[in-house]
Amino acid sequence: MTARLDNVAKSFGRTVALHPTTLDLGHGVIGLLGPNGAGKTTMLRILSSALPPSQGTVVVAGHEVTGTHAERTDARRRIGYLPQEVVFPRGMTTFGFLDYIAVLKEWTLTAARHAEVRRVLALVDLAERSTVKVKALSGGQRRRLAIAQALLGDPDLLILDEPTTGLDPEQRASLRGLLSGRPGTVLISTHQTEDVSALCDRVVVLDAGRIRFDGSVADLLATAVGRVHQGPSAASGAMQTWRTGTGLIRSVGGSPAAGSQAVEPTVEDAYLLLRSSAPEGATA
Ligand SMILES: Nc1ncnc2c1ncn2[C@@H]1O[C@H](COP(=O)(O)OP(=O)(O)OP(=O)(O)O)[C@@H](O)[C@H]1O
Repeated sequence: MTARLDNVAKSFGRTVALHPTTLDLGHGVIGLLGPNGAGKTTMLRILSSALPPSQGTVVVAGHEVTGTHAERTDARRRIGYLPQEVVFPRGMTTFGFLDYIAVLKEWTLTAARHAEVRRVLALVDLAERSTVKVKALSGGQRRRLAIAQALLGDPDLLILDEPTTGLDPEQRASLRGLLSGRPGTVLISTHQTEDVSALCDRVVVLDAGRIRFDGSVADLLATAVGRVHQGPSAASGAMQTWRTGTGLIRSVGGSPAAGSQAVEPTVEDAYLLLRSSAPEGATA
């Protein structure tokens, strides 16, 4: 097991962002889904050591993130973290930015550090842009540079907060290739349910600061089997309906109309159905 949250909770004043949560993260790619304000970023920031929890312990690669300064420093060396927004220092080149982050991560040997910077630049396909100023990069290239800084040092736990935002389809596919081949743990927060179906072994759904689902993608899909229909008219009481390109109406949930057929659900369908059955603040 790479990481564990044990009875971790976080409040900001009177807002409970995360209720007491226990979660073990083993090897593989884990998707974290949830609506705006569910507590995803809060959970990721706590795991990355960027934010102290109000209670509970966090252990990453055998080091207690919530422990002594020395333990936290050891844990940090094993963690790569892509925040939702990365602020780039002004005037730096692509290479210079990564080198600066590597220095902050206490890589003291220059030759080894530069080799590592070149390695991660190649991984995100930015080797050719290494001498370009960050401000001259496109939005997607900047996002890839932000991903590259999280990959420095080949961390055991890679935490990515909405990594595919701003990437074009080729870049998203190439990021999937990069992440699916990793040996350690990758935890990805995303609003893109296709990323979860394409990439994740496991999916955790957070809602109102509590875990609503934790299981395989197949288990999540199984919860929606027989609950998504397509037919000439909408299912009554459906939570979502829309006319597809074929002219048929696709309904998620509800009682199917005459002449409708059950269709294979997607992760998005299963997620929507799970959300619709979730009373706000329900216990995990
Ligand atoms: N620094 C903060 N100060 C006060 N409240 C905060 C802070 N950070 C988060 N919150 C609150 O905690 C709750 C969870 O926020 P969080 O950012 O973790 O959600 P999220 O699931 O990442 O949302 P999104 O999908 O919009 O990024 C929200 O109610 C939010 O307003």
